[in-house]
Amino acid sequence: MFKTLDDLDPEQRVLVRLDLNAPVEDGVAQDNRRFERHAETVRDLADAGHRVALMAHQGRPGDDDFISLSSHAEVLADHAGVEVGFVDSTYGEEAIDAIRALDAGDVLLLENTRMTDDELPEKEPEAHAESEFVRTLAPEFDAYVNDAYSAAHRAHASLVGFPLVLPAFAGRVMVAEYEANSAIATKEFDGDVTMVVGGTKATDVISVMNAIGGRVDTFCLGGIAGELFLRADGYPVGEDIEGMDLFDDQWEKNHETIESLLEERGDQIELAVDLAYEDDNDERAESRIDVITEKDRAFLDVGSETVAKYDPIIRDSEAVFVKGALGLFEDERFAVGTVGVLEAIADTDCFSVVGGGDTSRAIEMYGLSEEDFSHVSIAGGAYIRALTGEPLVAVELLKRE
Ligand SMILES: Nc1ncnc2c1ncn2[C@@H]1O[C@H](COP(=O)(O)OP(=O)(O)O)[C@@H](O)[C@H]1O
Ligand SMILES: O=C(OP(=O)(O)O)[C@H](O)COP(=O)(O)O
Repeated sequence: MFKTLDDLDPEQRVLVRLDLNAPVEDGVAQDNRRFERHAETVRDLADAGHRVALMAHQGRPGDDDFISLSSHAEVLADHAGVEVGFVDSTYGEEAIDAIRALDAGDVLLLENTRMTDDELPEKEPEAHAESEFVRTLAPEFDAYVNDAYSAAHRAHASLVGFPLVLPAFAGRVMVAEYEANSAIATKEFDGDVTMVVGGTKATDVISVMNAIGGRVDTFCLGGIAGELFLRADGYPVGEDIEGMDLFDDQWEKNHETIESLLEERGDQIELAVDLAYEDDNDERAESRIDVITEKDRAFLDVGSETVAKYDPIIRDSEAVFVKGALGLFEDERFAVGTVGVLEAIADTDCFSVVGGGDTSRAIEMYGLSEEDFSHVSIAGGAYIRALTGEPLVAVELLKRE
């Protein structure tokens, strides 16, 4: 399927694309799972004696988090356990000089690819391959490695231009992400497949149900999206109250689709039976949905009875995929749904994939072990595209040989 790092000839000059896009605080990149994961690819290449130049992006021009990658080099070096040099040029003279000065086992991070004019225009790969960026850098290398699965839905020069002009290989992250995230569409499971869907975007849930509804036995819903499904099922929730801007717009745009999904796939869709809110003492309280007569407060999590309803479904599953949180888990009082479901998954030996930048953060926040899941994705937009069977342009180019 892909050529991998294990297929590289010895002592190559390797140009590598990572996704180190990270939260930024006070102008400094904050450590996150992406650094830790990509460190394996970097370490393997350095240990094998290749000369390694890394490309990555941070933010978008005009945004506050559009910064230099100098702080990224330090965080990456800590994780990889090898020195990572940095040059504040992507393909200018300084960059070329630094690349030519690399010895076997050296690692150099080039400046933010999005600081060049050639990176961002969404163009066909063939047009990107003709850009000055690609034409200047490519002759300095023997091979191109793409490890940036989480950016692989973007047709940017560093992702789609180089694989047309250099022998292209998939990095460790690329291989692991591709295999796990495509499993729902490609792998045959002996038993039930369950998908836990929540989060804030009804359209994500709708796309997933439409694309892979035929391969999933049960959808367990929660979050803002779950509340909208409850509203479509006739309960007086899933609507905005004072100061809220989460539901009504999504309802207008999506309620007909949600209603028909409930009609067509009702026996596959499990909805919350209770919801949690903040009471007058700022404590978590719960209410069964069949006694709610009017929405007069924000619901911030599914309730304990819902967790008890979803728990055996998960335990009886052969595979469980998670997309989106069941509640506002960043607040400990409203983490019961998300953490309860994650604990049930961790407790079984089913094949399990947890994705979405926010949801997977709950794993470390609440002391769960990544090792209890088959795969924890570092992708957001690319993960949802994989779940809905949409090809990722930069992944497809790696498959071409
Ligand atoms: N009932 C809720 N009220 C407010 N926020 C919620 C609720 N349920 C889930 N969320 C929020 O949804 C976010 C995750 O949404 P989303 O971006 O769709 O998923 P992901 O980032 O996992 O792909 C979480 O940060 C969580 O706080
Ligand atoms: O962080 C990323 O994607 P994500 O927000 O979907 O996880 C990627 O680095 C892509 O970044 P972009 O959405 O600015 O093109």
